[in-house]
Amino acid sequence: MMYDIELKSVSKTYIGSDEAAVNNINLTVEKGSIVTLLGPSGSGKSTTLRLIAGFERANSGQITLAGKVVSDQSKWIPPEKRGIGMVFQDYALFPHLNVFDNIGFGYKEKDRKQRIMEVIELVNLKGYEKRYPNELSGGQQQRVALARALTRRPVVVLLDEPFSNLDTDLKNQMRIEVKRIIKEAEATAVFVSHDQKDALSISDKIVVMDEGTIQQIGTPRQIYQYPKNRFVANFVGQSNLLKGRVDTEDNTVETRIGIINCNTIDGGFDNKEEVLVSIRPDSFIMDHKGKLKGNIKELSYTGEAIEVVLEVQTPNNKKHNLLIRVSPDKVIHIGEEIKFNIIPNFVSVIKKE
Ligand SMILES: Nc1ncnc2c1ncn2[C@@H]1O[C@H](COP(=O)(O)OP(=O)(O)OP(=O)(O)O)[C@@H](O)[C@H]1O
Repeated sequence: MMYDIELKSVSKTYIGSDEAAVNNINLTVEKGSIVTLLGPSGSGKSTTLRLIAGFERANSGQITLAGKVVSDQSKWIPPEKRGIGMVFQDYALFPHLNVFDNIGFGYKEKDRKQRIMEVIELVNLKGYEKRYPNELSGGQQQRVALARALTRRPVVVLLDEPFSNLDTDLKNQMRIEVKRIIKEAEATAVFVSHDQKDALSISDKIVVMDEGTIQQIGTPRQIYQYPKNRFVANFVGQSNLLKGRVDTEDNTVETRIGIINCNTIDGGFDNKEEVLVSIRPDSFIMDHKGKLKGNIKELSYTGEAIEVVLEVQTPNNKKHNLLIRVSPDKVIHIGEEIKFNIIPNFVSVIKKE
């Protein structure tokens, strides 16, 4: 496997701080792939990006870019010699330079004009060469920032919250566009984001971080369908968490609302161990012959779905609320009783701690 980025046991504690901003992380990024560091504020995403870029130095561990060690105990390559392109949250364009000169800033190779025109075409800004940043929309400014990062054919492009200044419509459009541009440029990219929608839609792999550590690495589908712990289940999307006892032979978990079927249960659980089962709201299906039933307590129509809070009666006469998502064509009312089944697609068994 070819990696463009490798972090081995990398830690960073800022001077004056007692806690590590990044604590012993291991990460590999395959050549040509897009990876997003996703996590809440303060989880260490930007620090990780800054360590890769060389704006900060790790206290321990090793960082390799395109097979070359750029940082360890004895070696240090400065940011400008690492072959990286950077896109900042506010794009950091030079207001007194036009699009052409912003993109070509600092690029003095022989093919200057040709290369700048190439990336201008790649980001779809032909005809805008002479405009100044204040004559551009937010999306166009972002294209300029991305073009500038790509001009030198960097090994790795690093993007720090690139969508956070865009409104929703533009954001949806730019996610697709930025992904196309990066793939077409055959670049390896690392995004930082706290927005799960950005991460799910743009990434080949997502790295979920919390408190300076990596909680889970996986494809968007793996992260959403099979969160590995409570943090990932709650931070990426929503989840119903139920305590239960696992049966590793039947692939089921016995919970207070009944026996839940799971697709497969990974090793690492003892039979009859107490666990948590995470059920995404998308894993419920209304069915008049369904084994489970509940009363609709709340409804919220989002256009794409109806989000329902369902009060389920447990076998020992207790009540348990579930969040479920129902197809928007269903006509349902508060107070109504519905029957349903749980499809095992979005059911994940996780450790209880
Ligand atoms: N220059 C600094 N000096 C001291 N502490 C810092 C510095 N930068 C970050 N930290 C601390 O390191 C931890 C990780 O911060 P970091 O900026 O990497 O998180 P983040 O996940 O990118 O957060 P955000 O989404 O808010 O940008 C936080 O506790 C933060 O307060």
